[in-house]
Amino acid sequence: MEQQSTTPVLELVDLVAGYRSRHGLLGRRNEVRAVAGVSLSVSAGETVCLVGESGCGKSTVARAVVSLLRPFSGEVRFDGRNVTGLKGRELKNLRRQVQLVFQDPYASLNPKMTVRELISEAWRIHPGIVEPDGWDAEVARLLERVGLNPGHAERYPHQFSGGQRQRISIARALAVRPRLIVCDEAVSALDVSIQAQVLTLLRELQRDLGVAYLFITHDLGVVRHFADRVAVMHLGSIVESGDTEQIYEHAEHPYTRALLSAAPSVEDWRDDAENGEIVLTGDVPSPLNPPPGCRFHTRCWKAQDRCRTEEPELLERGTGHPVACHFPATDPVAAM
Ligand SMILES: Nc1ncnc2c1ncn2[C@@H]1O[C@H](COP(=O)(O)OP(=O)(O)OP(=O)(O)O)[C@@H](O)[C@H]1O
Repeated sequence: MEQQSTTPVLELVDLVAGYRSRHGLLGRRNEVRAVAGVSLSVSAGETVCLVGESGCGKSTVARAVVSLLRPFSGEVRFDGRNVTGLKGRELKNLRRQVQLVFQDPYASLNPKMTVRELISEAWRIHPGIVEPDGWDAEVARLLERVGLNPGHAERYPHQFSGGQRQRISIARALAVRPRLIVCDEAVSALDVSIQAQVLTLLRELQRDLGVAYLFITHDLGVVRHFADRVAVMHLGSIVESGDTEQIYEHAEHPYTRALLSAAPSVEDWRDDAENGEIVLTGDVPSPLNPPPGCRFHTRCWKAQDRCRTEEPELLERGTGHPVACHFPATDPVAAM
């Protein structure tokens, strides 16, 4: 019998990534470490959501995963193989297997191309997937698959609504039959009801095709019924990760609890939070000059001396899932 592979499709191993400037705009070291040592994995057919507020480094992770940005250190592994720094044909092969869907399809879809051209362009770049005489039929099939009228293949992006344009982006990503789709705030610009329709579509596609998703969002409310696992990111690091239920029902990190209490569709947390909604005060620190100790301590209502000096590791602390906090919610000291 054929052995099922347990190697994750995607693994990030202590990934450090960001931006360098030659002109000193990014501070003394001329670099900003937007991602400060992130490890996570996504298995075949799995949905892992990376959640955090704006500026925490989510898009930088996405760019490193699809090789648009070379990490400072650490590894991006695809099917167990380190793919950081691939070039030429190998990079092209990787790009076929890992697709990116952006927040704003209007910006990512060339407005001068018809839907047929937008989708079939992928087969021009990656020959051998669909022969040219089959392109029209395959475009029609893909449009139908994502819930669009196959008769609209000659239309331009501006002739579609926001939700429909996102469906075109998804069809285009699927055209190369990827193993992993990185969705970077892919539903954030859509109305709530349209968001739900696009998430349902992504789920159906996953069930039928076995594609894995790294789903990036600032909104924990969106992913509750969509994610298999959730990783919560704060200022370049993962501060808590676990199965979706563990995160939604037993959040341990104060930052996760604050995100949950602010998520409009996560009613339980607004009701349960000891003092009603948790409102974070203070500015989000800059990754150019992160605070010492726990990077969240400047905004944490539970911070103690240790938090100001000692950076907590992401560890399972009797909490059932890993959390990077010296005083997680189930800790007796924290509960006082
Ligand atoms: N090209 C760049 N040059 C310098 N700094 C950058 C660049 N792009 C992003 N940054 C900085 O890196 C940090 C992380 O940005 P990133 O876009 O990854 O965050 P994010 O969580 O995806 O936020 P958003 O959802 O707002 O895009 C931020 O402090 C940002 O200002």
